Amino acid sequence: MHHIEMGAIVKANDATDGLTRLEEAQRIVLEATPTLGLEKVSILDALGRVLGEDIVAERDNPPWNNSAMDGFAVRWEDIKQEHAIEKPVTLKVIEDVPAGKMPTKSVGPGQAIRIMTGAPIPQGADTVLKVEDTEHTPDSVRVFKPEPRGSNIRPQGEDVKKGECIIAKGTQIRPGDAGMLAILAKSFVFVYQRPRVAILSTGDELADLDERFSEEKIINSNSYGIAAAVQEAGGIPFLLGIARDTPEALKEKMSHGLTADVLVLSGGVSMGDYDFTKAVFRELGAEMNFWKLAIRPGQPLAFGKIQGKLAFGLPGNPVSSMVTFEQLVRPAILKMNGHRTYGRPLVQAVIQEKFSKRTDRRHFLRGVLTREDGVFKVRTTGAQGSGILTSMVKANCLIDIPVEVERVNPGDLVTVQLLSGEAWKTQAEHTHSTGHKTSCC
Ligand SMILES: Nc1nc2c(c(=O)[nH]1)N[C@H]1C(S)=C(S)[C@@H](COP(=O)(O)OP(=O)(O)OC[C@H]3O[C@@H](n4cnc5c(N)ncnc54)[C@H](O)[C@@H]3O)O[C@H]1N2
Ligand code: MOO
Repeated sequence: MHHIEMGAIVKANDATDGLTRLEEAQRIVLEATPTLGLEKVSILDALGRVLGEDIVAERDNPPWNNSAMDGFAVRWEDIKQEHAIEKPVTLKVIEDVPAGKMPTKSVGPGQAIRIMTGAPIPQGADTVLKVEDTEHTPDSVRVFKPEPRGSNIRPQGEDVKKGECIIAKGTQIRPGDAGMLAILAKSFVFVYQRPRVAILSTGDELADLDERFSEEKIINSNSYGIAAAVQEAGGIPFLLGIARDTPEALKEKMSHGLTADVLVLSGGVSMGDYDFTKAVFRELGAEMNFWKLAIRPGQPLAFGKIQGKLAFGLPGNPVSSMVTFEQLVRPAILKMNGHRTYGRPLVQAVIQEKFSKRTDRRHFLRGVLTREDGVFKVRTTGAQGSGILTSMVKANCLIDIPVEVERVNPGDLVTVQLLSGEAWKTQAEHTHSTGHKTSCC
């Protein structure tokens, strides 16, 4: 296993002449992207959202010393016998404190209070004995096992101390945080607003799912793939349908889309006779960046701010639209909804096959990452054409092959961007569960 050997296979000159590097495009997009304001939501609605305030504890948790075991609260002085089996101590049981009740008595010399897990420790007691280490009647308890002083007591504030910042602004709320918000009696919290993202597909060849469509039409799938990706990134998608290939139709639909925070178009950004995206962006007053990006798939891409809103013109090829969304739109949505980091988790993995390319573009291969004997391994999903959407269906990661790299060989270490949070499977499990290479449907 070794890192991709750069020396032998990297060309001396930057071969991306005329092409914009993805890193530069990402910088421009993120600089133009605002973080949205705050809104107040209930605990469960906060799940997955980014916290817009520091959560400071207004009381200790636990609020009082309490028992970690079902048993007897005692004074340690009373039970520190020399030989517990031969000389067990007998204490008088003066009260029974179930969870949810406060003790009313204090434990004096020779006394014990029966106590349940979570119940407050009575005055006078400093140690709890587990019920199974005793013999007991309703009125008395015989102690056969000495315990160190303080055993089985959970001290007040061991979890949370009043005045401490417990969950910091900028945290994405997970289930543990939701539980903590409840402990701290925060029924409602401030989170960052989610951007509304208008999605528009362009092209006379397209028909929507609910239309009758003839043989020359293809189904508008990009709107759904992009809408799902928006949702996954924490945005709120709404579909504007299809704009026909005229500047007027495009302009009208785009104007409607500008009521949202972000407008994402797909198609019509390349060199075709009916590719009007660029012109209409300009007409609507966009401060425009039209890029030929140094990536594959996803070379042609328009980005601009129109009337203060972010507008992206993604390439129409289905895989290209998804990959460019991943690299440029997703980070913008994450920034808008309050995230502080915008990338997918990265893993270094050993590639299982060879791949070669020119050194003018960074490639994002759709990959399957598995874990064998503690080592991450990755292979491509197969054919990588930008119209082959099954490459996204099969993928759980994108294999990132840098611009400068001309060739990777089996055994090389590559960086992959994780698309799925699923537990890692072995190759055999993956093949079995996805049906790839087996008969499925
Ligand atoms: N002369 C050139 N032609 C092309 C170039 C180029 O540089 N010079 N670039 C190629 C590359 S790379 C890409 S990517 C595409 C991008 O083109 P457009 O953004 O203009 O996309 P369209 O031409 O409208 O469509 C391309 C392809 O994708 C299908 N498509 C489009 N929209 C959808 C949708 N909503 N759902 C499903 N499929 C969609 C469309 O039918 C085409 O097959 O341009 C190359 N050409
Ligand atoms: O950039 Mo296109 O996306 O190569 O097919």
